[in-house]
Amino acid sequence: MRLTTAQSKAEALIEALPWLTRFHGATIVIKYGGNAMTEEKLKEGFAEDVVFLHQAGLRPVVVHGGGPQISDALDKAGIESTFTAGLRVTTPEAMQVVRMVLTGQVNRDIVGLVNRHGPFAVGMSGEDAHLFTAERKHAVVDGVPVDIGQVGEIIKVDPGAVHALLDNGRIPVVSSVARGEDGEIYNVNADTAAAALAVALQAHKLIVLTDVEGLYANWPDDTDVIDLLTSTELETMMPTLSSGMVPKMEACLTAVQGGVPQAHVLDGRVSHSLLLEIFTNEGIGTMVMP
Ligand SMILES: Nc1ncnc2c1ncn2[C@@H]1O[C@H](COP(=O)(O)OP(=O)(O)O)[C@@H](O)[C@H]1O
Ligand SMILES: CC(=O)N[C@@H](CCC(=O)OP(=O)(O)O)C(=O)O
Repeated sequence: MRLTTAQSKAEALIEALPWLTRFHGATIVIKYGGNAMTEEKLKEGFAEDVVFLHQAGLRPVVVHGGGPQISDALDKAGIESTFTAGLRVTTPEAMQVVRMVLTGQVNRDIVGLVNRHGPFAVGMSGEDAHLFTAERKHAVVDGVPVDIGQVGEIIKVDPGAVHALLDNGRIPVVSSVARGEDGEIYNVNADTAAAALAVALQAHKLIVLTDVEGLYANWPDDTDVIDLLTSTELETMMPTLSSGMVPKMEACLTAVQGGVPQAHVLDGRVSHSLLLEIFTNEGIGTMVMP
């Protein structure tokens, strides 16, 4: 019996062999969403997976959000959270809280968890070294322009600092705050930021971790998860999507159309979902391909 257990562990390792070979040296951009950061155990598992990828010879880059954490902090500060087209309406006062939570709290938490395993993670804000340059995003709802404040649209990515960290054997952990050429700072949706970075790095994969199994075919019905779709099929489906799935699937589309061969949406509530996606033959979640 003990031998059988040991053998099945060996089989799992051997199943990973072709994927280890294929992705050796590959840059993988992982978007870690605030909704997938709920339990301590899951966050520790996420950090283990990222370190595993690094030690297995891949080049993971983490771009994180922290939407629920921002909403909690705004709530404590007595500032109401409102969203337009899935984006947080960001007043200058709210922007200070967004920056403090994303770069000062969530980023530090992830860096700390990864670095329990060694001196790997280096945290940075999208503002650092001109990584993300953004301009004010002009939202339009039902044909009417809406002021959503300091929400940024990324217009330029300078991945130099990220390349330098990767070449130095580090794991970059990036918050989705951007600088503007106008001297402002901008709140960028983390899915959008991750896609922009994946394209700039010409990553092999973009993986978006969230709190659903993947893209459901008939949401809000959650029985049918789409396992694979082409960018053309996704483009046709885009107008039918709602809420948080809109920036997420838009990010997958941007990545794939920008030269990233595969974009995935996975359930971050499943422990070690990253390893299951990358190193098993079945994979999990939804994959978008050109
Ligand atoms: N077709 C769909 N498939 C899956 N989830 C959907 C779909 N349409 C809308 N959603 C919603 O999108 C949410 C994920 O987006 P969001 O809450 O912004 O996640 P995150 O914080 O990880 O970025 C899901 O929890 C679900 O409520
Ligand atoms: C403009 C905008 O909406 N920015 C997001 C940034 C954080 C984020 O995207 O976090 P998740 O990935 O956890 O959703 C926000 O303020 O919530």
